[in-house]
Amino acid sequence: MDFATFAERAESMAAEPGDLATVALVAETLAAAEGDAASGSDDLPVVARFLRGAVFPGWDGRTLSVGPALCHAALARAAGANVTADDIEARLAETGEIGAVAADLDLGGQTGLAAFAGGDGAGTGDDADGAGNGNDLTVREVYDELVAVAEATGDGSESFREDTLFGLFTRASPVEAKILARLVLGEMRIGVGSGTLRDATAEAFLGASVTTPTEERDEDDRTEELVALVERALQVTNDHGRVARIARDEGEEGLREVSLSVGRPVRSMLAQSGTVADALESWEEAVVETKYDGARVQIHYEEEESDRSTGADADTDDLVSIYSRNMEDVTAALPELVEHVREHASAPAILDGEAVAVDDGGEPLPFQEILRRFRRKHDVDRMREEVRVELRAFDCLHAGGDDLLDAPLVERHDRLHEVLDEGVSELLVSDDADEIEAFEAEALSAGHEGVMLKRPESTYDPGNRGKEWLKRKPDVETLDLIVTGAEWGEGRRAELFGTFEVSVRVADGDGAPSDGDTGGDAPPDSDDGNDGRYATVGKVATGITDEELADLTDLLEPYVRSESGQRVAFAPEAVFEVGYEEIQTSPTYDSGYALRFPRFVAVREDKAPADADSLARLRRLVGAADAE
Ligand SMILES: Nc1ncnc2c1ncn2[C@@H]1O[C@H](COP(=O)(O)OP(=O)(O)OP(=O)(O)O)[C@@H](O)[C@H]1O
Repeated sequence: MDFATFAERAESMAAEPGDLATVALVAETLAAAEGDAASGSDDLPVVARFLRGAVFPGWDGRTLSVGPALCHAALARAAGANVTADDIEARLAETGEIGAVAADLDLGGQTGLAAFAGGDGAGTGDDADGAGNGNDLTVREVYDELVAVAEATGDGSESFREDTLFGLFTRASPVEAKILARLVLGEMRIGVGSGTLRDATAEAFLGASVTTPTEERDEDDRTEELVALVERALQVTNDHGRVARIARDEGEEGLREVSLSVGRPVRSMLAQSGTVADALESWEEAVVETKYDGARVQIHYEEEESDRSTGADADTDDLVSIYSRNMEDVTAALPELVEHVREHASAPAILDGEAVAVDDGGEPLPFQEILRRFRRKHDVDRMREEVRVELRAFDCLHAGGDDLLDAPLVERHDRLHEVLDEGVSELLVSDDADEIEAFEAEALSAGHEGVMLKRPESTYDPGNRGKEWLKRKPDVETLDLIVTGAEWGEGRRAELFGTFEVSVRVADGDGAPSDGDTGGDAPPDSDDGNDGRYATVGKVATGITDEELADLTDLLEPYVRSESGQRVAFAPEAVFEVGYEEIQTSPTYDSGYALRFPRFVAVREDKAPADADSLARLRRLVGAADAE
């Protein structure tokens, strides 16, 4: 598919207010993607991911490593000698949207430069992109170049990335530049959520009638079943591209056979807040577990080939990978968990659990301590001496060749015990509120965060924050919010950011419930792509020491997107946990709400913007407080 065709289609999706009409446009675009799996040049997976604003599947750890500064520099170069990166930033401050800025630049005037910008297609093909330069970009070429950008390492990789983007922008028409800039910065914003893509896949390749109103469908219509089948395959694979391809080439049967694969992370199942009474009323009896105050880890374990053939004991060659709840590979930061699993696991497995920091006596340390270890790339050995980390595994998604997502929780926990003989959570199954409360009191006095209550028969629902798992912790009101802006400090703090503007995520489906959003609090999408919509909810200036301010300034400076006077806007990257006393309605912020007495608690290094709290959640919290 020409990239121009893709970009124009994406534009029409962005302009389409109707959900069903958007599904129809997406379905047409998927069906129009050329190639097939056999020829080795299949556009469909790439088109599917690009529509979600993602270059790689959700499970794939690769990222583009392109921040706003680099993208602006490439755009400025492609726009010619009269435009600087500062000009781009100034325009961005006016329009607030990189796509609009890119579309307004005269990149088509760079015909001469295109010849040495690496364009394979120079002088060939139709001039369908309207850029007037005879250099038609294809979706595949854009993808290949972005893969090269993601994989560049070492000296010179920064300039390689900029040159490659420059080459692409130089060949782009206005609409292509708009979509490309958004894609590169992860801000697609064309209204195609995970649910839209799922529905369109079912419509395009399985004959589902999503875009036909329910009352007009045949009696034996199977749309819901087909959509659920695609949803399940998405949960298992975490890859919209692969699922679209299987749906097209292998149909329903192929989708049914999709299975987990050790080494490819799956989205974590999440919990809602709830009480013991909620749990017992709904399920009669509950599984109760300690809520460990650490960082979520998903561990993939595979015995080394030679062990399998010789029956030798697990040894240091066994493959262990550890992923964060954002599916980032954090294996190198947690060597003692790797050693633990090598020593104690007895069959290939995918385990879910918490990495906790403990003192010398094995007692839990505060959450902040694990953050000093998690995702760390340098000084791992030194830090290992300072902060000890242990595994508390609480679930098992795959064991010894069996996928367990559809098995009941208690059975999965039994399998967990079978594959791992140490470091497994203790379960209490009880229908007695007093017994559960005694368990909770003990967990709290041992320094844990609270308890988890789970439905004993619950299946594992990746990425879902459903009602099957409830978290119960003492009433500390905090929200995880995206840092979208700041103001420089004054006087002694003039070189540091002083006040931080924080925002909630406007989930796909906020205000558009048909887009896969059942409860208003849409699960994070099955891809890395984020529509980039955020709404401010307050400013945080208290709770931060001078030392922390310096660290926060270092952390956030790379994300500066534009500056105007004292004010700075950030690319949505960092997540703060923010404490508050109350949520009020307020015209001051985009969300329509403001936090009373907001205070900084911690940087949530383990969370991405897609994991931050959503506007729908804020509304629910306000609703719940009003109802009290
Ligand atoms: N026994 C347990 N079972 C499931 N999750 C547990 C358990 N112990 C600790 N956890 C942690 O609790 C989290 C569940 O709460 P939730 O799904 O709301 O995630 P969260 O947003 O990180 O919540 P929080 O900030 O309260 O930890 C899990 O992601 C996991 O990291």
